[in-house]
Amino acid sequence: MVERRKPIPVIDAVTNVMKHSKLGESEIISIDDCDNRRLAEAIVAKHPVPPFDKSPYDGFALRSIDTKQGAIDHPVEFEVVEHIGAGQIPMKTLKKGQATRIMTGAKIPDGADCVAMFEVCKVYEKNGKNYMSIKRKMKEGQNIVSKASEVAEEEVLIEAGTLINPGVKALLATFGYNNVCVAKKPVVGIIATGTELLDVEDELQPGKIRNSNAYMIMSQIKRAGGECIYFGKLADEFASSYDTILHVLGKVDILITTGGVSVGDFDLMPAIYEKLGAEVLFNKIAMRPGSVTTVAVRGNQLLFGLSGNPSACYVGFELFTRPIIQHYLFNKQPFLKRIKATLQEDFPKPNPFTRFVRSYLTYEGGNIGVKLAGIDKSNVVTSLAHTNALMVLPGGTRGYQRGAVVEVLLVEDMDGQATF
Ligand SMILES: Nc1nc2c(c(=O)[nH]1)N[C@H]1C(S)=C(S)[C@@H](COP(=O)(O)OP(=O)(O)OC[C@H]3O[C@@H](n4cnc5c(N)ncnc54)[C@H](O)[C@@H]3O)O[C@H]1N2
Ligand code: MOO
Ligand SMILES: [Mg+2]
Repeated sequence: MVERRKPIPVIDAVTNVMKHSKLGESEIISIDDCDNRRLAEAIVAKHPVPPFDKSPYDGFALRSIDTKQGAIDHPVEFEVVEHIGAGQIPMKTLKKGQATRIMTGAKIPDGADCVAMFEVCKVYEKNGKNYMSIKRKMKEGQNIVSKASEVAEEEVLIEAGTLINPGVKALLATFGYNNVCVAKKPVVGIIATGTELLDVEDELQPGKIRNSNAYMIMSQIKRAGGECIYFGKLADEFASSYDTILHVLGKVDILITTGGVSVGDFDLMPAIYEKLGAEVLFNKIAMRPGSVTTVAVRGNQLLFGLSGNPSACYVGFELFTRPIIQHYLFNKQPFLKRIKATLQEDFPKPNPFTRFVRSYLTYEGGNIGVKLAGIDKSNVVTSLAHTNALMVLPGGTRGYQRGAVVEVLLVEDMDGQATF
């Protein structure tokens, strides 16, 4: 008699896996190499921004009080006593009736409290000296970017766990982080199992298929922020598979296998887990696809036995492995972001189990819509290429009509959310 497995709810499976999640370590790398890594420590403002009062325009720095009499028919005159560009230090303190010719980004001279743009000033020479005049009143503080107006010293700007995007990188550079403390990537091993598998470069042979799962999963690992090591494919042969898996476990933080987790005669993973002494957390989930997704723990290592069916394999990774990697990388929001979208077509299938439909989002007319990415079958590979979301259709429902509002998980969003 074949083993009967009792399916557990998806949320229980996720909760159970996350009980075994752990934080990774940190490492210091050059700012040049930190794109798309996650910060292991917060970015703190090491100084105020801007660090000095500065001019936002090319113009003249002066004392606003001296423009009190300025009017359209009454220009007020200033002697231009200094000329500074960005990066230069003003040496003169402005006195009554004096101005400094100043460029964008330059430090405001002492005594000045406003900047008049070139466009509102007249410039001329008199007796070999430089002058300017202005036919308007200026206000104190006008056109001055004050020291610390953007950021105060010691302000915490970005939390640990944040993905380093171009803006974060600009902050790192602003505060002199030439070495950046980032989360170390977990090393995730990948093994594809199946006697039917060919390598990518192989010609197709009768009864065989090319191994697509390993390449797909390597890509998913990279998207999730992990480092992958591909250990090749294994024929469905117990002794050699066991030996390889045991050996590989010594080289990785997390191990993913694909295939061989169901109840078939050549599905060897259950027996391999047993011989490894790994505790199987679950091997049947009330979901489609990916119901046979199996997760086992051995010491401090998680072993993800993903289904051989490509769509099931994809979904199993996104729901269970990805949050483990994200948590390892200090992301406080390790789960896929869940939003609502309007179904753009009928989905008449009843759902005895919760269904994660490979979908893609549309953004038309200000509305978020969701369409099927292709054939909704566990053994399908083509729909995955169009997938940017997983539509979540709860178990016990009888199909959905176009126009229904449904929940979707965003697989290409990198912020995530705190709960599943
Ligand atoms: N009697 C039962 N049969 C099956 C059950 C069940 O409950 N009772 N569950 C079905 C479900 S659901 C799934 S999902 C699959 C899971 O199968 P396995 O995880 O054991 O995977 P395999 O048997 O090794 O392969 C399944 C399928 O996937 C293809 N495959 C495998 N590896 C790859 C790869 N690397 N790249 C591309 N395609 C791959 C393989 O050729 C098979 O067609 O079991 C059902 N059966
Ligand atoms: O559990 Mo399977 O992945 O639905 O076809
Ligand atoms: Mg099988």
